[in-house]
Amino acid sequence: MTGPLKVALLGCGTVGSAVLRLVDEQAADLAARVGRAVEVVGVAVRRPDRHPEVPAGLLTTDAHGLVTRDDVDLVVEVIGGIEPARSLILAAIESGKSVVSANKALLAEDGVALHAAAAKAGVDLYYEASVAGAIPLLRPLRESLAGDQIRRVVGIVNGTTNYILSRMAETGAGFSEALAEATELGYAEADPTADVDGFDAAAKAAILASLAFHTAVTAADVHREGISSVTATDVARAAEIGCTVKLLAICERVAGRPDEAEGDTVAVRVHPAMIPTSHPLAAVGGAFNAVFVEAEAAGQLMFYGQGAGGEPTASAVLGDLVAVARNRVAGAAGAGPSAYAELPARPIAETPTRYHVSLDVADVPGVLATVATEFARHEVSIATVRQDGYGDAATLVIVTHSAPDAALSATIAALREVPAVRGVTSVLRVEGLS
Ligand SMILES: NC(=O)c1ccc[n+]([C@@H]2O[C@H](COP(=O)([O-])OP(=O)(O)OC[C@H]3O[C@@H](n4cnc5c(N)ncnc54)[C@H](O)[C@@H]3O)[C@@H](O)[C@H]2O)c1
Ligand SMILES: N[C@@H](CCO)C(=O)O
Ligand code: NA
Repeated sequence: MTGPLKVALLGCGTVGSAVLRLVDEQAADLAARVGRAVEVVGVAVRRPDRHPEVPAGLLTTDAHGLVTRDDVDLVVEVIGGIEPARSLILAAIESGKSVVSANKALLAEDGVALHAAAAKAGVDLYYEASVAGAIPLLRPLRESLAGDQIRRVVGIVNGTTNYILSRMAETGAGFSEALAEATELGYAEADPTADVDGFDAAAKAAILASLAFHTAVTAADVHREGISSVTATDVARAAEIGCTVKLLAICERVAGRPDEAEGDTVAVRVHPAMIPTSHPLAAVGGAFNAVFVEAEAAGQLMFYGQGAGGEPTASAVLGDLVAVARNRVAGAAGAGPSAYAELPARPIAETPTRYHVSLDVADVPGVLATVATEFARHEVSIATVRQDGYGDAATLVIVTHSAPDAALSATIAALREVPAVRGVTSVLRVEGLS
């Protein structure tokens, strides 16, 4: 065995501090698995006085100087955000270092340029921790399923929102109340925008879709809706039809119609949806993540586990670190992801979805026919209708068949104008119903 492979660690927060500790604790095993020792030789932080746990000789505020040091072989970026992470990763790649990152925001925004830089420099860029934390998901998509055709990837990829929705279902609480509890318990960050408004899940969806469909998909291609408008009524209505509400990331390959020139497209969306309680994703509670993959030959696969937290995320970072270190020992970089398919992004308006709609209506003759006419006028087929009458009012609960999302939203807008419809009390998309 020759000398150790030298690692620069960028950022020493929740994930970085766990990486540093695990590399130290598992030094002997890592050396045996890689074929050379792996040693952290520098840790870039903003405030060295805040890191008494890190040997002082390792700390530096000069991240750029650290990643371009001649003796550094591998760089782990766990700072997060776009800049300076992007410039640091590019500087590392251009000076011949392989990079491991947990940064979903950056990979979803600029993955193409980063991969191109890595390919040009002949180095690795791995980022298993960026999606669904500890759960092995990107490597299975990139390697194990490389011979199959993936049709669909559907998952719960944000723990914070899953915790909030789980609490709403368990306690009947509204969104604000459940968010306050999640913040108090440390699940939600002080600024929960990235989680609650779906930005975090959309970045992860873009990364998953890129790998699943061999196509460059960025966060801007993802239709994104968060959970702040999910109400206690939505959650109660879901329960009444045997469903639960989850924030889903859905990546689909939509077949082009044979009668049209259009070929296959990729539809990627993040939004709350009702799913049947019998669906495997319905059982994913609290801050856990789970992802369903449907492939032509493999059929259905499910990946489940801890999608966040220092140690679980560090496990994925260390897995990547071992992979890039092994490649370094072998003197070769691994193959990067391919984007040869170049499938166009399908707008949400043209993506087939199904809706659940609850309406308060006047219980007068003909109201059901009037409501049904609006669906028919927009070419939306109704799957089920339930009417509960009380006094001169009634509730209509409608679940549609699948139709272009624009037709469904136009139907809802039209229903709001129907005099007999006193209120549209709940509208959510539905997934996973047979
Ligand atoms: N925490 C999780 O559960 C989790 C899960 C999956 C992925 N991630 C990703 O891992 C990355 C890190 O997340 P985290 O939770 O550890 O964040 P964190 O905020 O706890 O840590 C980031 C650290 O980077 C430091 N930093 C910021 N700018 C810096 C700079 N210019 N130079 C050096 N250090 C700098 C900060 O001071 C902080 O200590 C992010 O990309 C995040 O999306 C986190
Ligand atoms: N904020 C993210 C962390 C993991 O990426 C979540 O709640 O899932
Ligand atoms: Na992962």
